[in-house]
Amino acid sequence: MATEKETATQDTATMALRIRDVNLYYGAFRAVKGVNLDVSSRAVTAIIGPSGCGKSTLLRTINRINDRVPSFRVEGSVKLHDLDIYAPTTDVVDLRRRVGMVFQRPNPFPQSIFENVAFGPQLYGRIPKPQLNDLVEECLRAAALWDDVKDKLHQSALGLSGGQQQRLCVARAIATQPEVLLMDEPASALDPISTLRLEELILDLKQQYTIVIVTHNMQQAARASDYTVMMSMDTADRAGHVIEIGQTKQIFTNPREPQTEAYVTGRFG
Ligand SMILES: Nc1ncnc2c1ncn2[C@@H]1O[C@H](COP(=O)(O)OP(=O)(O)OP(=O)(O)O)[C@@H](O)[C@H]1O
Repeated sequence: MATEKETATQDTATMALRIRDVNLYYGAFRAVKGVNLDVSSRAVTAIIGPSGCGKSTLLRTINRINDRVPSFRVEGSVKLHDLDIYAPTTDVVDLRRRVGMVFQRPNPFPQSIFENVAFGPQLYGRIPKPQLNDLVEECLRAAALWDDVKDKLHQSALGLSGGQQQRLCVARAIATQPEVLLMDEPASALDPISTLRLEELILDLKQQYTIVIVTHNMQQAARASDYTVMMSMDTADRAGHVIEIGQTKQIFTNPREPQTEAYVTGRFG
């Protein structure tokens, strides 16, 4: 379990997310237990660990997307700066504007490239057309997609390649100017070249956004993240928990926990 000592490996002054004593349940099953985790602003934090240890469950807790699962329940505190994410007064629509998400499979809407990016900003308020055009261009440029699509903005997004579709999903996610970007195995459906392009994009985006990424790809975690959170499953109750948190370099070169070392070297998981 993460201790205060472990969370203090990151500079506490610049934390975007503070997760305290969190237990996550599906019905009676506790999928994740006892998580204490601070997530640094404008940095990439990777969550790694064997299948079923609760990485996605923890990630999806941050923007309350698991609210859609009726049996899901949270204990503990999850904060985005001063916002208590699970307070009854928290506006979930506003939370999801502040915490964007990119999923495992590219999932553009079956609409034009332009409409995919313009959708979110239009949902949150009327924007004059020239400003909307500028915003769409800015997001597509930030997602390293503008040059590929500038001449076909009004064609269907479904005509793009998988890698382009995933970059479009990043452009769509940043169009509402979120503070945090959650990525759940965002490269798992992409070829190696598209994967590297997405990783370069992640490194660019961290100048502006706090990024939390779940990945099974150890090289990706090592290349693209600043901090790594190692999760594992308890052998007794099968609940996932955090076993080590640290700077990615430390986790990959000098892990404190034998289980982390076994996992990052491919001997476990
Ligand atoms: N909607 C759900 N209802 C019930 N149980 C669920 C649900 N989603 C996940 N679980 C269970 O919670 C546990 C954690 O699942 P989760 O998907 O978070 O793990 P993970 O580490 O992301 O796995 P993977 O790496 O395979 O994607 C697993 O035992 C899983 O079966």
